[in-house]
Amino acid sequence: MGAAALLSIDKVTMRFGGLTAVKNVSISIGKTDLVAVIGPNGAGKTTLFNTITGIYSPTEGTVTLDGEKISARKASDITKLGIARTFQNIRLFNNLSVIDNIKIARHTRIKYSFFDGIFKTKKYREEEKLITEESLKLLELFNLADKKDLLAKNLPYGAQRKLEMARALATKPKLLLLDEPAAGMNPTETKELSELIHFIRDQFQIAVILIEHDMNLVMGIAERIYVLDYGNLIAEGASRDIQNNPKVIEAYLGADIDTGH
Ligand SMILES: Nc1ncnc2c1ncn2[C@@H]1O[C@H](COP(=O)(O)OP(=O)(O)OP(=O)(O)O)[C@@H](O)[C@H]1O
Repeated sequence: MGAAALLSIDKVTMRFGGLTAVKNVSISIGKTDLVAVIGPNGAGKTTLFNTITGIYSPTEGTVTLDGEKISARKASDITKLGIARTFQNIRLFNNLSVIDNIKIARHTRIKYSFFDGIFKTKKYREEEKLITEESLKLLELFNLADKKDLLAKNLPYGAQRKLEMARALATKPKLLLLDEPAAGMNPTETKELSELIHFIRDQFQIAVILIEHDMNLVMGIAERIYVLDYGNLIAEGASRDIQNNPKVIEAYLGADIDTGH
């Protein structure tokens, strides 16, 4: 038997009224996997992320993290259990400083009690100090430490994307979900992003799943690619196999093509 999966998506279906956005999808992710989910617009990619993170509870099927069923849990519980994400449209706390964006996320892991917080006990002060130190370290890793006191909204776009990732990591996840991290980036920024994602996986020894339309990024980075089309998982495999898979080509072109030589 292989190593136990970190995340198991088991026969997950998500329906919205008459529309089935995800159909009977099963995916297994190992502890340090770096994989991508691709597919045409409306294929169900974001919905799949939403069923993993507890925004939706799947209509059918189960999601398991480290052997624990998470598919009926609240989104905040799932964050605590170890799944963090970024969004297609950046969602930072715009009017907070860069470091406060990180510290807020880090608070999902606090150990002091409500009482300690109210009365600012020694335990509270020590942990707050630790949180500030850890948040600064995280900003250093992302080359954002010199911008720690800027308001998040005043960062350039590429730096906002990095901050969103750093903030996700501050919750100390086992699994990081990135929803279109390269959206709006130029080729140079995309190349840096690709290096950053590798670095994150290696440094933090976590699993990463990304949804991405930029095929250069996907093909260059993902060890395995899953392809959704109209909610169905139509292919999974290494980038070369996916690129040559007639079902995938058809899904993208929306028409039959001649795969002969
Ligand atoms: N809350 C919802 N209520 C009703 N329909 C929804 C809901 N969320 C998603 N859908 C529908 O489910 C389908 C899949 O949408 P989803 O956003 O998951 O696709 P996607 O692959 O992420 O697309 P894109 O690449 O454009 O972001 C679409 O037809 C969408 O309109």
